Parts: sequence; C-alpha cells; structure tokens
Amino acid sequence: MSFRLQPPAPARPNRCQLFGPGSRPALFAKMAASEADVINLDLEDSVAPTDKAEARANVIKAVSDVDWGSKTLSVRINGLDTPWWYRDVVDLLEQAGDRLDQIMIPKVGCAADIYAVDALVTAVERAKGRAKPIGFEVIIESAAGISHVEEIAAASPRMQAMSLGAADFAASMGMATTGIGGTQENYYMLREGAKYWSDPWHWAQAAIVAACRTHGLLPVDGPFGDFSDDEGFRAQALRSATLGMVGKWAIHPRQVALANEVFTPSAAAVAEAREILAAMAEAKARGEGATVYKGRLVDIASIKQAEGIVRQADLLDGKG
Ligand SMILES: CC(=O)SCCNC(=O)CCNC(=O)[C@H](O)C(C)(C)COP(=O)(O)OP(=O)(O)OC[C@H]1O[C@@H](n2cnc3c(N)ncnc32)[C@H](O)[C@@H]1OP(=O)(O)O
Ligand SMILES: O=CC(=O)O
Ligand SMILES: [Mg+2]
Repeated sequence: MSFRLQPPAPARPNRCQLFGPGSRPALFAKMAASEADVINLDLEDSVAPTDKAEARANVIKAVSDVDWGSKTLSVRINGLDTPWWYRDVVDLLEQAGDRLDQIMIPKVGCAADIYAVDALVTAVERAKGRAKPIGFEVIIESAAGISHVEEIAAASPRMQAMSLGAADFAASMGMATTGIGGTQENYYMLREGAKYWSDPWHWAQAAIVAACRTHGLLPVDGPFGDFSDDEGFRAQALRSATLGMVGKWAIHPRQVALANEVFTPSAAAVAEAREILAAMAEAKARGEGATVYKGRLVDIASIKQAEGIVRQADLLDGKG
C-alpha cells in the first residue's frame, strides 16, 4: 500500500438508485415504497423546460411530506450550463427539510464545477443554520468529465458517489449510438467470421472506479434505457459489479429487483469468503502468508477481497 492509505467509501447500501421526474409527483409514493436503497428525484433531463419551476416545488414539498424510510434521498439539480441550477440549490437548501441527504450534480466537467456548487451550498447552509451537511453525488457523462475524473472525485469533502451517465456520455463523445448503456451492435471484434462483442463502457467505468476508490467514494453504474430487456440489464450490472461498482440506476421500477440481486453478494459468495478467511487464519497460525483453498492460491490479498464481500453482506444484513 502507498503511504497514502485508500479511504473507505461511505458505509451505506447503494445497490439501486431509482429515478423519477420531479414533474410526476404521483410517482413519489411509489418510489418511496420501492426496494431501492437510494431515491433520485429529478429536476434535470426528465423534466421539460416549461415544467422546471413546478417540478422544483413538487420535490421540495415531497422531501418532507413523503415517508422515505431509511433510504438515501437525493435530488438531481440542473447542470451548471443552465439558468436553473442556482435556483434549484438555493430553494432546496432554503426550503426543503432536513430529510434531504444529497444533491446530484449532472454533467460535471472539472473540479471547479463542484467548488462552485459547494460554495453556494455552504453559504445557504450557514445562513439557514442547517444542521445536516448536504452530500454531493455527481454524474460523469461528458468528455471533459471523464478527462478530469480524478480531480472531480477529490473536489470536496461533501463528495459521496459518482455515476457513469451512459446517455449523455455517448452524446458528448460522439459515439455512434442512440442506445443508453449495454451491448452496442457495432462494437465487435471479428475472428474467423465470428463476432465477439466488446464493452464500450468499460474504460470509462474503470476510470470512475479508480477515481472513486482513490478518494473514498461509491462508484455507481448509471441508466440502462431498455427497461423491457431484463437480461441486458443483468449482464450490464454484472460487468459493473465485477469491475468494482457498488450499484446501478433504475429508470423503471422493474429494474430495482434486478439491481438489488446483482449487487447483493450471494449466499454462496459470502460462504466462500468466510471459508477463505478461516483458511487464512489457519495459515497465519502456522506462520504462513499463503495457502491452498479448493486447489488455488489464497494469500494476504485474498483476505482483503474476502473481507470486502463479508463487509458488504453485513452492511446489507436484513435488507434482503
Ligand atoms: C438518461 C437519464 O438521465 S435517466 C434519469 C432520468 N430519467 C428518469 O427519471 C425517468 C424515470 N422513469 C420514468 O419516467 C418512467 O418510468 C417512464 C417514462 C420510463 C415510463 O413510465 P410509464 O409509462 O408510466 O411506465 P409504466 O406504465 O410501465 O409503469 C408501470 C408502473 O410503474 C410506475 N412507475 C413508472 N415509473 C416509475 C418510477 N420511476 N418510479 C416508481 N414507479 C414508477 C407507474 O406509475 C406504474 O404504476 P401502476 O402500476 O401503479 O400504474
Ligand atoms: O444522466 C444520465 C445519462 O445517462 O445521461
Ligand atoms: Mg445525463
């Protein structure tokens, strides 16, 4: 390990973030009743420009009026290139109750974007005497965002989580697709006449995971647009989990159970992790740093891998 230790990410469930437009208040109670760990009430791209003010008022009311249980409650504000974002921040911080946990900042391009929002949030918090500091989560969804991902992760102590936004990311990068996440038909390798599909999101996801792990944030996979394709969602989520992401967005309620399933360590994975820890404890008692478990090497690094799985299982204990 480097002299600089890797800080832990916030210890809270973040398997699924369920989104809903702030302009559809009829959805709010359904969102609150869902099994999602995080709720994202949206003021940004799912809300038409003519509905921005009404959506903001709906969301401010719902923060206090709806029983959100133990979920993390987040509101996605408008981007810093719009005329709406400052009013989103000021009205939320001045008028929404203390139940609000986070604001999500979309389309961040550099650390200064976070600095600007932090300065405004801090001023309103002080002026209003808000006791609970608001956390930040951001979306990496532009060429600038992915180019500056590490400085963005380090930009504020308010930072909690970072998501990949596949739709805007594809648009910003000029990717030849209108799909939101998942397998892309034309992104394949050809060998002896057979196609092998590759993953165009992989490098951006890996960069986000590295930035998040360096600075103690939760790395999250964003939307999968085709909500009729359960297997496509599952495949995308499994790849994200394998890379180190802790959860995924749901843009429709049917995606919530899929995300929870993928990002909850299975009973078999937890049992195996505990067996590895036991095998390593025995090895340590013999004065050994490495041993054989089920015919394969396990060593001190395996302890950290296994502890991560057990820690996640303990965190989710009782959440199904
Ligand atoms: C690229 C990005 O930025 S993604 C993030 C921003 N986008 C969003 O927030 C979009 C979120 N999703 C939605 O707005 C909607 O789910 C849509 C537009 C995709 C589909 O809406 P609908 O046509 O109403 O969906 P559908 O008819 O299948 O809904 C089935 C049920 O789930 C409910 N439902 C739909 N969306 C949601 C939601 N996001 N949260 C909770 N419940 C929902 C419906 O009210 C309906 O309930 P009912 O059975 O009691 O009548
Ligand atoms: O905001 C999300 C996206 O995919 O764009
Ligand atoms: Mg977006």
